[in-house]
Amino acid sequence: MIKVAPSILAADFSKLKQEIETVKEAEYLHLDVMDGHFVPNITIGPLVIDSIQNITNQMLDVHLMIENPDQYIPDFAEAGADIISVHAEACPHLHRTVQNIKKQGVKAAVALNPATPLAAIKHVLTELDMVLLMTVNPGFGGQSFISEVLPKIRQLKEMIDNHNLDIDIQVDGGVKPGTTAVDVIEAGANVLVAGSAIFGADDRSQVIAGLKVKNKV
Ligand SMILES: O=C(CO)[C@H](O)[C@H](O)COP(=O)(O)O
Ligand SMILES: [Fe+2]
Repeated sequence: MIKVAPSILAADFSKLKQEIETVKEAEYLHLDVMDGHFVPNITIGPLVIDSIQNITNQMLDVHLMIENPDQYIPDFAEAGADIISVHAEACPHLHRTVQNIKKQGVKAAVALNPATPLAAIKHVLTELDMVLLMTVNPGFGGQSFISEVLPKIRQLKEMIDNHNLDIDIQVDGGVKPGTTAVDVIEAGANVLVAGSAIFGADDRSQVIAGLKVKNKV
């Protein structure tokens, strides 16, 4: 089953509650946390996520693009995160960080930048609920999909299937219905993040449904 995770990065923050209501049929809500260090942009923190947890029943999928995530994992768990993704590039002791997430009773995921090989997560794969493969360099919404990541999605799907593991493959960045969404699904992804494609459209429900369609337009 394909799951959709609208990224609120592309929403109108002056009316965030109404914006979130327009995407309530999506399985997840994707929350991009940026610190101005790991990535050049600064976005939201636990305070905003805590407010969001009061207005939706969706799974809160928190994508941490921050340095030293261990320091903040308990805060994000308390704020209502259901899934926490940390970047392998920001975690010198990745196995320990994954355990820290799980200790909070939260699903654990590791994100990889387009240039980071799957070797970076091989030693923690059996511990993970999800792997997030970035198809743009993290930091901004609305960037172009990097199609060179497609073989990495295929390779990860193969690794997961070969070991009989139950791990979601999430893809984030430049995912659009009828084009890149079809490519990532074909490669093996089953959780699709989309920001500008969803919040840039008038009919968000149509885009959410369209992201799950396996034919090109
Ligand atoms: O993590 C992210 C950026 O670092 C966002 O989730 C991503 O960019 C989604 O936006 P879009 O669908 O517009 O590319
Ligand atoms: Fe993201």
